[in-house]
Amino acid sequence: MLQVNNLNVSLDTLILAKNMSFSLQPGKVNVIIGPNGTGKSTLLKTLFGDIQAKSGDISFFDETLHPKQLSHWRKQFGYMPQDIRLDVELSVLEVVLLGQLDALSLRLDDSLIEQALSALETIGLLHLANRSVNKLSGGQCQMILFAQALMRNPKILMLDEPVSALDLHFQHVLLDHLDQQTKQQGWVTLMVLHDLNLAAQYADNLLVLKEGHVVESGHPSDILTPQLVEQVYGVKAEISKDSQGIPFVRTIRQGKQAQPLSAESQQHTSSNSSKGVERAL
Ligand SMILES: Nc1ncnc2c1ncn2[C@@H]1O[C@H](COP(=O)(O)OP(=O)(O)OP(=O)(O)O)[C@@H](O)[C@H]1O
Repeated sequence: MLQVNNLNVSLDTLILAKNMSFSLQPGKVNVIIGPNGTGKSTLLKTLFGDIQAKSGDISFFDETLHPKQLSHWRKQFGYMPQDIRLDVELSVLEVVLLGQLDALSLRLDDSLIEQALSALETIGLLHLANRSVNKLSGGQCQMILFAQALMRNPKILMLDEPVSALDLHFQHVLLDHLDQQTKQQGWVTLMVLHDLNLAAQYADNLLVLKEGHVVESGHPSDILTPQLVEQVYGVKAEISKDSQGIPFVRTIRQGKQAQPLSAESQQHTSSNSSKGVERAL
């Protein structure tokens, strides 16, 4: 279990975690949602050891994150950052292989190449293996970085907005594979998403972040309410359940009020139609 206790994180004058505590269980997909700039990426970087907390503890089973033992700590992680640019003269296969940087030497082990090709095949992008990454589309780069994170055989997998550049098909390829592997391999998976409906579909546990606090956490069916959406985003929403009982969030356009009818159409509706009156209301 990944355990965070009384975490305090600041960047310059910004306080991004205030005595934050939570625990993440193996075999569960944990999804962080929250407003822009609230500190979601900062939290992932802190868990990875890129940003040092002011105080608090982060531990994974019996190991505690210590700034002097970062390399051992990070070996347990697959981490897919928000930035998906791949501006290097490397092939797709080479970039995926970099996920196993520690195991690489001058002579490439066949099993590593097979593992990288298999990661690409799993996500349906084997045909790109020999392409240069700096000629890929944004969505293709994002999928390649996902394959690279899988190559690490992680115990903890963190993904920062992993579907931001993906079309509907690849959103589901990535998230279905993530969900299946998290459960099969017992990974602790933690990802940031902005799309509340994808979060509701894929999260076993939702962590709602705002102003340095986890304001709510739990299964989406239990915690996603119009009140929560308005409290966190300042947006009104209706939430229904789909045929599988998964919450479906539909936001209501702000300032979209019925326009007053012209005198001509008012006459028309009052004399001829009650439907028109309903529409005007
Ligand atoms: N290195 C830094 N130094 C100072 N401030 C930073 C640094 N990195 C990020 N910030 C600030 O910290 C705040 C939180 O940033 P972060 O990227 O963690 O937010 P986020 O919740 O992931 O946002 P988004 O949803 O927009 O990606 C922002 O106000 C950002 O400007």
